[in-house]
Amino acid sequence: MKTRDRLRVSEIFASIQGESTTVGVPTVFVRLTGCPLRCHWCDTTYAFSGGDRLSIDEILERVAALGLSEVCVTGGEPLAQPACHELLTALLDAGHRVSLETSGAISIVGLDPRVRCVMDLKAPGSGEADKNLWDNLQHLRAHDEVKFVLADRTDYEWAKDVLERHGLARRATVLFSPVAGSLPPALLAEWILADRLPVRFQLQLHKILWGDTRGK
Ligand SMILES: C[S@@+](CC[C@H](N)C(=O)[O-])C[C@H]1O[C@@H](n2cnc3c(N)ncnc32)[C@H](O)[C@@H]1O
Ligand SMILES: Nc1nc2[nH]cc(C(=O)O)c2c(=O)[nH]1
Ligand code: SF4
Ligand SMILES: [Mg+2]
Repeated sequence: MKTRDRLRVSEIFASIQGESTTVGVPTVFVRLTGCPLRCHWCDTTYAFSGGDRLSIDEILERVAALGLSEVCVTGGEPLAQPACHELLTALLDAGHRVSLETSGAISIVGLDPRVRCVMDLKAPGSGEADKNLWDNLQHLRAHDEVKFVLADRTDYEWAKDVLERHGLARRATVLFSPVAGSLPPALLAEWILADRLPVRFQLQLHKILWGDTRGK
């Protein structure tokens, strides 16, 4: 696909997928610049600004050079750049399997149906819970995932309530993850077990492997 649209890109790199249901799979990450949110615990603040303006063809070339079929488009907040939709479709048309990491704050209406959307609903501890766009839940597809990144017990109780009120576990895969360095992972695991929650516990595998190293 030839296009005049350009996107601001922070980095493109190959790593082991550290989050979501494809955890462990060698994946190319396309990290788009910019985010309208400011989660207190965000581990990617360097992607709020800077980066290079690349055409979709240039992004496709850089992704192809890394030689992997799995691609994760993330950020920053990737959907903050409207041309992200065109990028996702171009990656899929090129034969890639594509996931999108997005906050729940921007509409997913119009998202290419082939994209696996990993939607991160923001709990109170992020400081950004008022940005959640609840209408997005109506547009989830069965292959999508909803993630809760939890800082403490208050966040956990909030996520449990959202899970029940919206019947989320019946509609998508639900992931519960601790905020790195804040909520002890084993504590979250015990809470999930005690409540018999139909969710998937996850840890950021890349941080276990490489700590906070950028581009991993
Ligand atoms: C950096 S964000 C980019 C995509 C999008 N803006 C979002 O928030 O989903 C990617 C993922 O990293 C998670 N994340 C960021 N900082 C984290 C931390 N300190 N501990 C655990 N997960 C974190 C986010 O919650 C999100 O699921
Ligand atoms: N290895 C690795 N896996 C990831 N999965 C989601 C990431 C993200 O920042 O969105 C991420 C990341 O930054 N690194
Ligand atoms: S929405 Fe994502 S990129 Fe933006 S501040 Fe929150 S975690 Fe960071
Ligand atoms: Mg990350």
